[in-house]
Order: sequence, then C-alpha cells, then structure tokens
Amino acid sequence: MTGYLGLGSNVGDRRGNLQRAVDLLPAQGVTVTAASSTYDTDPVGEVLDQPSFLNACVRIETDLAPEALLDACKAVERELGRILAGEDGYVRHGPRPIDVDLLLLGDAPYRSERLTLPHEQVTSRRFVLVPLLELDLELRTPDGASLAQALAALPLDEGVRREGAPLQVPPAG
Ligand SMILES: Nc1ncnc2c1ncn2[C@@H]1O[C@H](COP(=O)(O)OP(=O)(O)OP(=O)(O)O)[C@@H](O)[C@H]1O
Ligand SMILES: Nc1nc2c(c(=O)[nH]1)N=C(CO)CN2
Repeated sequence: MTGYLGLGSNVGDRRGNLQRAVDLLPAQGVTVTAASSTYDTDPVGEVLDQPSFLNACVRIETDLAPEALLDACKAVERELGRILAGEDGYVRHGPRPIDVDLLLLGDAPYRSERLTLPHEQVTSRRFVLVPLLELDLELRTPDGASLAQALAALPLDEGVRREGAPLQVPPAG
C-alpha cells in the first residue's frame, strides 16, 4: 500500500536528523519510494517560541497495517532519539529532534484511539502540504478533496521556505 509520511526537526543537525529517520525506515518494513526537498518553516501551533523547523515528506510502500505503521514511525523516533542522546547529550523532555507523522495511507480513512488517517492536520498545515505536493500534485484525501486546492485555500503565509535538495531515498531493505 502507498502512504506518505511527514518529517520535522528543530534541534541540532536538522537535515541530518531527517535523513537518518528516512534511512531507518527500511529496517521497519517501510520502503521509501520518493523524498521531497527540505523546507525551513516557522513554528506553528501552541508553542511559537521555538527554533524554526526543517520539514520534508516521503512517499512509502508498505505491507504494514495502519497501527503497525504508526508503531514503525514511533520506533524510528525512539531509535533516532536514542542515537542522538548518545552523541549529543540530548535530554528527554527537550524539543524533539525528530517527528514522524503518518499523513496518508491507501484509499480508506482509518480511525482508532491511537491513529487518525488522513492525519487531522494534513489539509491545514502549509509545512505539510508544500513538501507533500512536491511528491504528487494530484494527491487527494480518501474523500476526494484535492490537497492542491487545500493549499490554495490557506491564508497567504511566507513561513515555508525551500531550504535544500531532496533527501536521499535509501535502498529498499
Ligand atoms: N496520523 C497520525 N500520525 C501520527 N500520530 C498520530 C496520527 N493520528 C493520531 N496520532 C497520535 O498522536 C499522538 C501524538 O503525536 P505526536 O507525538 O507526533 O504529537 P505532536 O507532534 O505533538 O502533534 P502533531 O500530531 O500535531 O504533530 C501519537 O502518539 C499518535 O497516537
Ligand atoms: N513549522 C512547523 N511547526 C510545527 C511542527 C513542524 O513540524 N513544523 N511540528 C509541531 C509538533 O508536531 C508543531 N509545530
């Protein structure tokens, strides 16, 4: 099944953190088939007083069921957090060096206590939509809503700046 993940980092070597998260996916049963450019983005949400984020999206192919894929994303977050804590002395409860969100998976919505698909914020966050549409301009939610139209409907905002080349797609594991 095809899916899309959103990646974000605002601590340390942000680009390195995103790339390492992508590189950890194949061992979790997640094949990465495309990766977007990286975007430097102003923080949105409840905590605005924090460093800017680097955001990107990847397209994946996986046989994992939705909750197992969420577990895989969490495992990558934990593994990277552990690696970085060893190297750079990051402590728990600080800003997280990596966030991996499950944005879209397959053609059907999914809802449980732990997981909502599509991701509830996928149509309202510019830092998600801009890299996501770079991968496929025709993307739609399972109910048929065009993500390009969702982006066009958002208020104008200069808080998303292309930062660098696409992340590298790791070999299938
Ligand atoms: N589509 C989804 N992708 C990732 N997590 C999800 C999704 N739907 C529900 N969740 C739940 O949201 C919980 C909190 O996610 P997370 O720790 O990434 O929060 P956050 O980064 O603070 O907020 P946000 O969800 O706005 O990025 C997860 O533990 C997970 O159970
Ligand atoms: N620009 C931007 N803002 C955020 C982000 C993020 O990835 N990018 N992630 C958050 C917590 O998940 C909260 N705010």
